[in-house]
Amino acid sequence: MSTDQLFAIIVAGGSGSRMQSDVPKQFLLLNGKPILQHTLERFLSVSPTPHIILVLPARDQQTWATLCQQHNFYPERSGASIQLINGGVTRFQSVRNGLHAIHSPTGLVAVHDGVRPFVSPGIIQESYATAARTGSAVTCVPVKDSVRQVSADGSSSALDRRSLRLVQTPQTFELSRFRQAFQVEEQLSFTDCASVLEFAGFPVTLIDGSYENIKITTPEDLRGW
Ligand SMILES: Nc1ccn([C@@H]2O[C@H](COP(=O)(O)OP(=O)(O)OP(=O)(O)O)[C@@H](O)[C@H]2O)c(=O)n1
Ligand SMILES: C[C@](O)(CO)[C@H](O)COP(=O)(O)O
Repeated sequence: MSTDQLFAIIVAGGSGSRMQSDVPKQFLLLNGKPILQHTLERFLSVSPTPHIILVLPARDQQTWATLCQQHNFYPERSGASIQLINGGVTRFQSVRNGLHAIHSPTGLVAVHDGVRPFVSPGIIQESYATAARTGSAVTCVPVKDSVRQVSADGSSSALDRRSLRLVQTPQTFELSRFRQAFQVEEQLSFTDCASVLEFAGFPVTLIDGSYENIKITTPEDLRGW
């Protein structure tokens, strides 16, 4: 697929409440660089490189511009296409804002959390390749721990972890079905794009992610780096 048909929506519109940091977590430094820069560099290293739609709250865009200056991060100067779009109140709305910036009728769109900086270029490439073949590619890993389901009364029962997967991003879809799915009213059950596509009746293909592809969510996710 040609590069003008490949899109990536990088969502970084959250407030990072679980990180309990004054600085939005996508801007925290990891090995001397903002987490969001690491994430973008992973997507920029893929060939063909997708058009990137970067979703950031309006209030954070000046901070991001300053960080790019401080870290001499100017990928557009080497020909990359990164379009900045305002975030929404929820992740669903941030994704939808990003989608509105894509005008091509056909193509593939990968959605990735700005706070998953360890995604490998191989996974990104595999997600585009699988979505080109099947219409969707949702990255996930098998559950390693034992899992129990807890009831309202406090009792619990074991679940069969062989039937469970932990879902990651990127989640990549054929553009026209993605557009159709995102026309629905937002549901409380939407925690990712796969749940939106499934709600609209589209099948979801799973691909192998990696245990390194963590989402930086709480302070301990950053310890040790
Ligand atoms: N309104 C929102 C909420 C979340 N996100 C993005 O979705 C990804 C996954 O969300 P999460 O880890 O939950 O981020 P936050 O919403 O920032 O964190 P928290 O839930 O702890 O407040 C993040 O890259 C986040 O920036 C977004 O673009 N717009
Ligand atoms: C999309 C996601 O990262 C897949 O694991 C996750 O569902 C985001 O959830 P959050 O509640 O926004 O952390």
